[in-house]
Amino acid sequence: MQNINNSTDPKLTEFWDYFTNKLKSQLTSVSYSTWVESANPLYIDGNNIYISVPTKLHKDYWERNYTEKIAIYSYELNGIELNPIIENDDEVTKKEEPPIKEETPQPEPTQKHIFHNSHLNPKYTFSSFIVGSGNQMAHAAALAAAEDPGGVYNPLFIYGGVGLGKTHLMQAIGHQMIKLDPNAKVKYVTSETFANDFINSIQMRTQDDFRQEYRNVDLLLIDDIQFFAEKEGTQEEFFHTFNELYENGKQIVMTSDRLPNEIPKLQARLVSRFTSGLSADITAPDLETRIAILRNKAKAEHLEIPNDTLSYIAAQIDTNVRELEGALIRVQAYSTTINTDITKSVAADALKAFKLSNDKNGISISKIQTKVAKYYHVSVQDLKGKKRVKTIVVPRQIAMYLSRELTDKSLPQIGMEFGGKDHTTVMHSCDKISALALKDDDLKRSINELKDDLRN
Ligand SMILES: Nc1ncnc2c1ncn2[C@@H]1O[C@H](COP(=O)(O)OP(=O)(O)OP(=O)(O)O)[C@@H](O)[C@H]1O
Repeated sequence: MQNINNSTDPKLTEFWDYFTNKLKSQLTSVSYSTWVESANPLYIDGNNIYISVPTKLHKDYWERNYTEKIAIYSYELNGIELNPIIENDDEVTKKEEPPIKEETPQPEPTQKHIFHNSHLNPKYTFSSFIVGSGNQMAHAAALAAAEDPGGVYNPLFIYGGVGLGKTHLMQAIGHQMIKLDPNAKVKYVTSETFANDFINSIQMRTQDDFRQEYRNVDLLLIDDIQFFAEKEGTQEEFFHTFNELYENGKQIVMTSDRLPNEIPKLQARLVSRFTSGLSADITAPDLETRIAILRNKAKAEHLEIPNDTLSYIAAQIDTNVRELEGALIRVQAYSTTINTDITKSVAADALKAFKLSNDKNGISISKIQTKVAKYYHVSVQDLKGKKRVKTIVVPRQIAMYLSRELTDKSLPQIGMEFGGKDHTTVMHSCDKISALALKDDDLKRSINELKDDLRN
């Protein structure tokens, strides 16, 4: 989707059409839509052309890759070399919502035989990834890394909450790289697989093979690197893998549910290496993005679902994309069972049960946080924060304990809702409160009062 260029300056329109047509013939469609269609020519003043782009990363990319092209093509068109002034939207005026791009699905690359080595999911490509405000920068960074592996965005560190598309985006880099260079060696593993492979190699005395396998690639994708926490030996080995790849100009991409410096017991030298390239976060999608994701998914599954129904489902599920997809599957299954088309009321019926099972007893973590904060006269922000004073620590631990008791959320999910805390912190809090409640009657009474209040 092209940003609307409101300009009435014919010189600007003429140049922009000429320039974008030139680029269209040189770029892949994903690159074109990410870098060019998201840009908006503002005006020409003297020899300067002002262009706005959505994020700082786009600005950086434009300055590095398109400045010269603008000069060349403007000279080619009318003998004047234009000089681009690139501004990202935040600098221009207060930002409109960034455009949501629904990309036309492209045929998958034909070099499928290469995928079995890289373990990439064929569905996780750039063309099936919907770009919205929460992931625009991470998407642009991922594409830039695929186009110029080992370049300025090395290593690339993508972080964010559960089910928001980190794995999808990371694997899209692999697909894109193979598409651009069918001989590229791409390796995708979770950090747990890396750790297991390493341990096995010690046991089987095949460390040379292990090193050969991990250090002889053009792109190494390591998913969920937070699981390196506290694994000393694996961290040591990864440090050497990382260095060798990095020094040879090979691209490294990692994902995590948090920033490197928040991963417990991650060696300082790894933290500094992981942050030496670019870190980009992904946040939960807004309503428009959720609708676009559902629309894309419905299309891929050949489902006929009216727009108002898609909007309804998207409005109901605002946690993460995995749950959103789960909701769509549920609605689809329900409509098949009762043998009717998918309508808003069918979706409402199907999701009622889903939401109930999702929010056991209709109690959500945010409801627990609100009640506990009120009960102990602290703020919800404090419960999610890091302050270590006793008046906040105890209510925080109680809120985590109640989240574990009264919802179906996993320890990592609860940790996320408490400002991205580690699952071991949640576990410790739950253990501590259960033990204390056994001997402290006041605490026991408070917990029961809170439980009653939450259930009513
Ligand atoms: N922007 C998006 N466009 C299309 N599909 C998406 C998008 N974001 C996420 N998805 C889909 O949502 C599902 C979950 O995404 P993914 O597994 O990449 O999340 P994640 O952030 O890696 O989760 P986790 O933290 O659990 O590892 C996948 O099916 C993925 O294709």
